[in-house]
Amino acid sequence: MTNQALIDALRDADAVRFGEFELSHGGTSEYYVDKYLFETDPTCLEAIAEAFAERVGPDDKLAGVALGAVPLAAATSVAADAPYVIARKQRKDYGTANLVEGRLEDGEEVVVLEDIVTTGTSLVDAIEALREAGATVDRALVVVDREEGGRENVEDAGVEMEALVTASDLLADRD
Ligand SMILES: O=P(O)(O)OC[C@H]1O[C@H](OP(=O)(O)OP(=O)(O)O)[C@H](O)[C@@H]1O
Ligand SMILES: O=C(O)c1cc(=O)[nH]c(=O)[nH]1
Repeated sequence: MTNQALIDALRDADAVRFGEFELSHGGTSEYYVDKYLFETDPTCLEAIAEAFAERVGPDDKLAGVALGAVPLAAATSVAADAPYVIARKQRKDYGTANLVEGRLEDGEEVVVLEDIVTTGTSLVDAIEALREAGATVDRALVVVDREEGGRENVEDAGVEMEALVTASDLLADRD
């Protein structure tokens, strides 16, 4: 699927909303990409998984940032035949109390998958959690870069970020 086809799929899933929305790490926005609309849509899920799978190697381990990127990591895991872990936002205070769920070996190369990047805070927190759990993290793949400074924050954390779609792409030529 081309970049334009993915943009069309996100729009067809009604994932691009206009109005006034509060954002996760402060501030408001006149638009919002409802990730749960595209992550529960099989056409979008398949397109994203294929695009991510083309960008990972056979020996990469994947990580999905909870909650939104977990279905993306699961679908990409199947498409790429690569295992994945889940980076939680918070530990549970029972059971294993892990911040990173799944099998992770010390020093293992992990490619982090994220749905939306605004400030990059959620992605950077996940990168730190993965590193604390022993992973080596140099790369992140994201669906939408809202181009609000997130990329710079992720790069400051020493991680190269590749986005399938930017906000400029997504909002261009809108009806
Ligand atoms: O780049 P940032 O400023 O961190 O914002 C983007 C984050 O916000 C959204 O998650 P949300 O906080 O809504 O959490 P959820 O995945 O648990 O629903 C989105 O999925 C990113 O993880
Ligand atoms: O920054 C956010 O919280 C955010 C922006 C957006 O477009 N979509 C989303 O799910 N979260």
